[in-house]
Amino acid sequence: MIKVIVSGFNGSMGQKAVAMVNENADFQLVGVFNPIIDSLNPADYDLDQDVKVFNDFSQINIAADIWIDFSIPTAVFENTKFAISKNIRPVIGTSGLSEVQTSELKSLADSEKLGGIIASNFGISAVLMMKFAQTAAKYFDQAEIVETHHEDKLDAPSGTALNTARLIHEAQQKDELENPNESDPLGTRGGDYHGIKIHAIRLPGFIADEEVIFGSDDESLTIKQSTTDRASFMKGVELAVKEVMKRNELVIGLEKII
Ligand SMILES: NC(=O)C1=CN([C@@H]2O[C@H](COP(=O)(O)OP(=O)(O)OC[C@H]3O[C@@H](n4cnc5c(N)ncnc54)[C@H](OP(=O)(O)O)[C@@H]3O)[C@@H](O)[C@H]2O)C=CC1
Ligand SMILES: O=C(O)C1=N[C@H](C(=O)O)C[C@H](O)C1
Repeated sequence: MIKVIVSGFNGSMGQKAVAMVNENADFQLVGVFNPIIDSLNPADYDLDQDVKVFNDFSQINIAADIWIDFSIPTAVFENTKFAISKNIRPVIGTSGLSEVQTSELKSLADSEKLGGIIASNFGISAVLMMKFAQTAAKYFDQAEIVETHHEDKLDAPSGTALNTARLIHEAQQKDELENPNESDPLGTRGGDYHGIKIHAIRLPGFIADEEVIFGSDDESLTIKQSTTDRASFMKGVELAVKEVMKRNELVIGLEKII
């Protein structure tokens, strides 16, 4: 039985993770973490009576194999460091980690030979979109990314958009050219990652969509994925939990294991 702690358990994704763990015969939910909550009715959150509710790292003294984290960008680094320090394998979905923080976490886990994963997106459509974009990037001069999320999202650009831009840049091995004569007093051309423009839209009515648009002389290519239910992310989380139990290093990106 794989023993799991879910961090951020009362959030939109945390509740999906709790349900996924409860429904999987190979997993056991042993604890949940949120530093803000100190008293709750377990039934409101789909928690069995024997699941421990933690609101401080110092209380976490139980044996656990996996730390699933869907919390907030400002907390994920410390949460992941804590899990690694307790030899609990991190499965991290929370966005907002910088490249420096990600490498520090990788070094910490790898030096302990501890399996784990940090994935900007656990959805199969998004992972395939990133893979296809990386392939297309070799054949096109310019790319722009449009990501659309629900209005409660705390960070922009999304972790997925940033990761897509990073993969495109890696494939192209150069900064994309910008028009030096362009004028943009309202900042409508979007954010910039090595010349790849990223446009972030926040609107009710959406969960998470991303579109990568490539252009070259006389042709263009659009790759688009849409998320219609957060349950779709759980296929990737379930797969990742099983996989990191067999690994002894921290994997960056679900694309490395599917
Ligand atoms: N990798 C992937 O596939 C996906 C990643 N995400 C990412 O997951 C994260 C969570 O998203 P979502 O569920 O929509 O957000 P929510 O705001 O719904 O949930 C975040 C939860 O984290 C809790 N929280 C606050 N501080 C801490 C802390 N220090 N430690 C643990 N939990 C804490 C919040 O509690 P309270 O409400 O009490 O403040 C809240 O319940 C985001 O970064 C999002 O980008 C989302 C979807 C897919
Ligand atoms: O906040 C979200 O909802 C999502 N966050 C992740 C990200 O920042 O890319 C993954 C997905 O886009 C949903």
